[in-house]
Amino acid sequence: MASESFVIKVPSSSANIGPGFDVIGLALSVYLELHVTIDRSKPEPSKLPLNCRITYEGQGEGSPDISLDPSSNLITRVALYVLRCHGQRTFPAETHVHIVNPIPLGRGLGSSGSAVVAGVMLGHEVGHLQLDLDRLFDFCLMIERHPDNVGASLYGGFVGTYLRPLKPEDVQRIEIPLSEVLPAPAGGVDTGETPPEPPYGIGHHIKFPWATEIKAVAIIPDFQVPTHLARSVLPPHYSRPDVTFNMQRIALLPVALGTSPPDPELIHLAMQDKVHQPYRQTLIPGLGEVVQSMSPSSQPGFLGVCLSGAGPTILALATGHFDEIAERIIKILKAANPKEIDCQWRVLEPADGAQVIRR
Ligand SMILES: Nc1ncnc2c1ncn2[C@@H]1O[C@H](COP(=O)(O)OP(=O)(O)OP(=O)(O)O)[C@@H](O)[C@H]1O
Ligand SMILES: N[C@@H](CCO)C(=O)O
Repeated sequence: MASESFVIKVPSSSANIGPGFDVIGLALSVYLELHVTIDRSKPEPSKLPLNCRITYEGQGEGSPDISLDPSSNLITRVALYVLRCHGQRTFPAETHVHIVNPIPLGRGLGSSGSAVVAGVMLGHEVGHLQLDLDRLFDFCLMIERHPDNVGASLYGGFVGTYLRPLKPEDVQRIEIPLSEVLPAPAGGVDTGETPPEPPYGIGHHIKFPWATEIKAVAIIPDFQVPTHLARSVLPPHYSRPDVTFNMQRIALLPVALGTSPPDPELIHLAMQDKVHQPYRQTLIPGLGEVVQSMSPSSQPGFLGVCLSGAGPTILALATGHFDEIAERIIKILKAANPKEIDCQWRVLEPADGAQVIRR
């Protein structure tokens, strides 16, 4: 086949959905796309570094976060990791990856998870690797080590994810620093070593039903909260009452969000959290006030509200009155923020999982 072209389409995601920290994920209808063309007719060796050329449009365009160097860009580094685990050091022939990314970075809409899933699928497709989705999930988890965002973006829908108990040697493998998993960034030397393959069957998922009346209103502030920072403010240990509080609610959450017609009071209660949101309020001023002040009895259409992933995006679930809900939350966030902030908002739907569309 002289040349190939295909599109990899990966949904964004909102993780946790309140009490489901590192467990629950919801794929959402904003999509990262990779438009890939592979020209196998070009003479060897290619003049392109790693045989790959990146072009990019969308969120973060031109920022240091989004490198056009294939040895530095997160998506192509992940693809090279997958290829090198299968004996292929570079992209197989002149490959052009045009990235179209409407997912805001560092906002809690799973941009990094979508990028990791896209990179794993890119490596899989260009390397003709014939792996199943569950094996691709293992590769995703070697990079993004909490399963909720990547599980939702890979499989789609409203999912519960979990890691199986790993053997000690496998725990060691999954904790290998990213610098030893991903290829050396720009200027680094390709040591020729095969990177550590993921253990088999690290992560698992289960899809939950979703009541179609429920829409997701994402209120997206114009500042970033890096996930690693939002995880660093969490305590190492929790009290039994707080653990029980979250366990009671996470047990209700899938049923509450899958039951039609939705029960507003049940959903509002099921979305409460004591494991991550209380500690992240320092990073997202106004989060506490939003959670405390919004309720089904005080707002028509409103069901429940939570921090989307590690934030700062706020996710409100509702059956209507979306503009009123968004405006109320934006007003609270603006009043609570010492700095002048702006917020966009969008009504999103649950999305199907990652897919490859061959042209
Ligand atoms: N399309 C992309 N291409 C390359 N790098 C990306 C892309 N999307 C995200 N990233 C990398 O991921 C970082 C954002 O990841 P981070 O986990 O902090 O936030 P998030 O994934 O957007 O939100 P959350 O994890 O809370 O849902 C960006 O700063 C960038 O380094
Ligand atoms: N469960 C992760 C999701 C990050 O998007 C966290 O809250 O840190």
